[in-house]
Amino acid sequence: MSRTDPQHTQLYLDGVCVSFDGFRALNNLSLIIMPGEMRAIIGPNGAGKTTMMDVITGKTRPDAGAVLFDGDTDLTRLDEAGIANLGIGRKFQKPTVFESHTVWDNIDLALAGRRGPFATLFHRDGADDQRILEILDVIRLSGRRHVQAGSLSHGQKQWLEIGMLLAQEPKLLLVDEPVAGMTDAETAETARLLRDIAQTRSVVVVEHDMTFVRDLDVKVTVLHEGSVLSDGSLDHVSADPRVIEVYLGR
Ligand SMILES: Nc1ncnc2c1ncn2[C@@H]1O[C@H](COP(=O)(O)OP(=O)(O)OP(=O)(O)O)[C@@H](O)[C@H]1O
Repeated sequence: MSRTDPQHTQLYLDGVCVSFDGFRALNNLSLIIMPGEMRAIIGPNGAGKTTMMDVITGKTRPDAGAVLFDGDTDLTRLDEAGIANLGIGRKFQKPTVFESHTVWDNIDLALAGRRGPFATLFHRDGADDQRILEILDVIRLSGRRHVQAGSLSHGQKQWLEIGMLLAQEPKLLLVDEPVAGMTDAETAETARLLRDIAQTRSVVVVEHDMTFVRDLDVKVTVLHEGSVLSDGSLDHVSADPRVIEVYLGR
């Protein structure tokens, strides 16, 4: 029986196990994200962070455990496309934007992807332009809308790709190490940007950069050996001797 009622949760993982050739990458992992919550996930290399994202997005099937979205949708029964369509967006570490298209067109193409090819041909209205403007504002690229994506800085490309995911209107956004390779200023701005986004949807951020995690100012979950070692505020987990031993103190 489950320890917590999944009703009203955005994402509900309970007792999730994943093994690769007998090695337990996830070991009885339980985690709950509420609607509109942002959570930071930290932990040493090999802790299972990527595997957790793979389970949520349907790339990896768990051997055991519950993975529920919106309280009652069983994600373990859906494929990756079905899960994306439910409203789960995933930002991988490396930015993938259409470099030879403008910033504006990148967002426009992502919106078109949401509508499907038929709608793209026969439907175009001011609401799309309005949504693109809103997204550009959120991702701090309003002033760069007419430049080619290829000429953006690394950090701006990351923001653009986040904007392309926002065009899909995800209820849950999974973001993998967004600030790796960013300047300090871009890193600080990314924390503000994600906080803005989390006002209207749930966000799960995997990150190693502790300055950035502090700026996010959200609950932190520490993974270790495939399960939750500690969670709470960054100050709380930073003072946890087990966290210091396996991660922060090294
Ligand atoms: N497809 C796979 N086959 C075999 N082992 C795997 C596979 N995927 C992951 N693992 C192993 O599972 C463990 C968890 O890996 P995972 O990538 O989830 O960790 P992580 O917390 O994301 O680490 P990092 O911070 O380095 O990205 C690691 O020991 C990894 O080697």
